[in-house]
Amino acid sequence: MNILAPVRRDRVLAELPQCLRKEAALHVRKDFHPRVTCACQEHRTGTVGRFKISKVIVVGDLSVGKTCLINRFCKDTFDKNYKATIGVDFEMERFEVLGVPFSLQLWDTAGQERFKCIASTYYRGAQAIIIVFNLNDVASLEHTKQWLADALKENDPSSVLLFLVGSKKDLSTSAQYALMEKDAIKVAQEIKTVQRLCIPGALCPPP
Ligand SMILES: Nc1nc2c(ncn2[C@@H]2O[C@H](COP(=O)(O)OP(=O)(O)OP(=O)(O)O)[C@@H](O)[C@H]2O)c(=O)[nH]1
Repeated sequence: MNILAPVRRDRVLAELPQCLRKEAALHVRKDFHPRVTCACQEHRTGTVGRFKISKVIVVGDLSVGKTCLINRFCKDTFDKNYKATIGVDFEMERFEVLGVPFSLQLWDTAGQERFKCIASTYYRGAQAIIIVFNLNDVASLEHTKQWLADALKENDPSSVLLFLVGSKKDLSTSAQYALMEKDAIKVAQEIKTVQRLCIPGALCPPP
């Protein structure tokens, strides 16, 4: 017998959550795609691709806060002690979207160079890529382009959803934050352009 706990209240979605800042958002859709709405209403979600389960990969430099981000989202916890992710880690989060059960697979990948090889074998088949950088470390923002290029080698750039996320805002002053945000918006715009062109290698040409 398979007894699952009820889906958490904040995981029941009847509408798309709105972005915090439009100019910083890579995706500004206001509502579900009409095909999704229609398929949910008619209980035929098998016809809208892999609607019942989606894979998200979280990539970025070491210690930028990928694990903390996932733990906050899934368990609402925060650990100030750093434990490097070895290879990959995995969380599953259950939702209900327009009345239909939906699961999000969250893949937490290692930022350390020596584990990159293992982690990258889990990049394939993602519906969303979250690239994380540290708001207090400009190099980590610069490196997001390489992380994205690597993740896009294993995925279809024309259909995967991309999110650029800055972490550790609590450690920056408002002046530092304002500067970093400007740079991050530029990178986000660059990412958008590259995705529109659908050229996986365009962000980081080979050396
Ligand atoms: N102050 C503060 N510390 C944070 C924040 N996010 C993460 N940290 C700290 O930064 C360190 C690294 O966080 P992790 O989430 O383990 O980083 P990671 O990107 O998963 O690291 P790797 O597994 O090595 O790739 C830990 O000591 C965290 O407590 C944040 O928003 N604010």
